[in-house]
Amino acid sequence: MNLLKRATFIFSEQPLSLALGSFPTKQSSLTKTNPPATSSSRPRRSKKRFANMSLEKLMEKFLEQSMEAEDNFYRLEEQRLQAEDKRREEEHSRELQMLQMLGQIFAGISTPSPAPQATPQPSCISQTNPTVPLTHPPCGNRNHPPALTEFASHSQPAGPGLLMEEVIERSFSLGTTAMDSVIPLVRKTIPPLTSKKHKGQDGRIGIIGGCQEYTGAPFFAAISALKVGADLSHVFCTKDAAPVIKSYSPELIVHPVLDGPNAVEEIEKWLPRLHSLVVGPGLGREEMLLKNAKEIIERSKLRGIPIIIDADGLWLVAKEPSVIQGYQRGILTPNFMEFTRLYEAMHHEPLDSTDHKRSAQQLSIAMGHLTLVLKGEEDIITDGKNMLTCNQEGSGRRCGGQGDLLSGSLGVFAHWAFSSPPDAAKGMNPSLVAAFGATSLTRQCNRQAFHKHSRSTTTSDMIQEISSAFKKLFES
Ligand SMILES: NC(=O)C1=CN([C@@H]2O[C@H](COP(=O)(O)OP(=O)(O)OC[C@H]3O[C@@H](n4cnc5c(N)ncnc54)[C@H](OP(=O)(O)O)[C@@H]3O)[C@@H](O)[C@H]2O)[C@@H](O)CC1
Ligand SMILES: Nc1ncnc2c1ncn2[C@@H]1O[C@H](COP(=O)(O)OP(=O)(O)OP(=O)(O)O)[C@@H](O)[C@H]1O
Repeated sequence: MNLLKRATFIFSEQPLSLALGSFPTKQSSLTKTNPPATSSSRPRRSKKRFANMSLEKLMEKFLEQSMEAEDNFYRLEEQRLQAEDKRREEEHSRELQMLQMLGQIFAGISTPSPAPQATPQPSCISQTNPTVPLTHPPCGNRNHPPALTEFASHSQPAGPGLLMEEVIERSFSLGTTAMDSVIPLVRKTIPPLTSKKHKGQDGRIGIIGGCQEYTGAPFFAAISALKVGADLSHVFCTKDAAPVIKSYSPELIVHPVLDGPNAVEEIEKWLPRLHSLVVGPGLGREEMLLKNAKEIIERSKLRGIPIIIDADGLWLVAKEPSVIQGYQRGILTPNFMEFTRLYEAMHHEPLDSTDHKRSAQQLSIAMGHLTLVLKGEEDIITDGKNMLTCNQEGSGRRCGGQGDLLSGSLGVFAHWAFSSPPDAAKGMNPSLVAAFGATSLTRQCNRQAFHKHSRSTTTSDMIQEISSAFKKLFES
């Protein structure tokens, strides 16, 4: 009761408005709306009334009242945490603004020094052509994503009055600028760990994938998301894949719905709670599963959810590019095989594999400036206007599942980047920042795991390294 009084007092000091839409809520506390009983409103219980009551009834009454008090307490706590969350977000945004101002002051008085060895050396080739402005989609508040029109852009071959060839030539002629290290930008998007947050606030990620043949891929993606720092990781898979995935880990929330009769509706129910979606790991290529995945993508776009498309999800995109074309919160993560398939589907001609950067940029532009991560010896990340390459040292070990680690991690980094204040990424497309975070982390995990296990390294070994690799890259 003391706690209840305290919570009531805090609440009365700060009147709050409720916005529970995307928060995980204790259903019982929200459906009951009875106000806490106060001394003036509570009916007086006479001794006679108690005397006439059976012990059972008394217990029932007592339980009812204590449940009410508990519900009220949770409701008030929920409101207090939301207010706290908002206050911290504002504080974080102010701090970032100050840091940025300081950065500008220092940039004016000092020359850049090379990035330290421990961090990856990104080659950041930025667009300087004034006719194609550096733009990125607006960053939404994590609870109130902007409307669809704010993300959708139509595929443009290049800037106004400019040949695509010219854009490519000019942007590549700038060469490598290590001073534009992207790691500090990634760091700025990582939410601070505080005791004031509740479960779910740092990320609720959904994976669409997992079928009879492939249960490892969705598991790798989902567990990597958790290890990177998401609070909850959901897997939406087929009925027969679910018990297998559940048996790998009790930490995952597994929904056996992807091949059910109401798959889309079942998954759509969860969309308001998800911060990002990874479509494709272990999805398979069965017509019905691809159709359901397509519909889920369409509905997620309407909500402005960042969508990472990998593996068999890219098979779907190669067949129907319009499913994601122009969606500025979409990120594609092809390996070279998947890239070739996509490129040839879009350009109707064989890929010229002599210049990967150029081809990646062409594909991104054709896809409506979607962010593309072409994985390989060096990872090429481009939105058609800017290009980063991640050369973080990995190893020669190419076991299956590394791409799943990458896409699961990217789900989290994308959520963080898009929900950060706009100045955190210093004007860079949040998708690029997120992709650089995920590729450098994956490669660092590969390197560390290889150091311990050499030829025996597996993706599970790499997942074990996420914690220390993350610390090394982003928290040291
Ligand atoms: N444990 C699990 O459950 C795992 C499940 N997984 C799941 O498997 C599903 C299918 O995915 P996928 O990548 O095997 O399919 P697909 O695109 O047909 O490629 C097949 C062919 O492409 C080639 N090839 C591949 N990479 C290349 C490259 N970089 N450069 C050049 N060529 C390359 C290669 O050809 P080969 O060398 O054999 O001639 C290969 O045979 C998908 O759902 C995925 O998530 C995986 O995540 C792994 C862990
Ligand atoms: N030749 C390479 N040298 C160094 N790193 C590489 C090389 N090829 C791929 N990688 C890294 O491995 C990770 C996964 O890329 P990969 O091409 O194996 O994906 P994938 O085929 O989609 O994986 P999956 O087996 O999960 O389907 C990426 O982070 C990429 O940077």
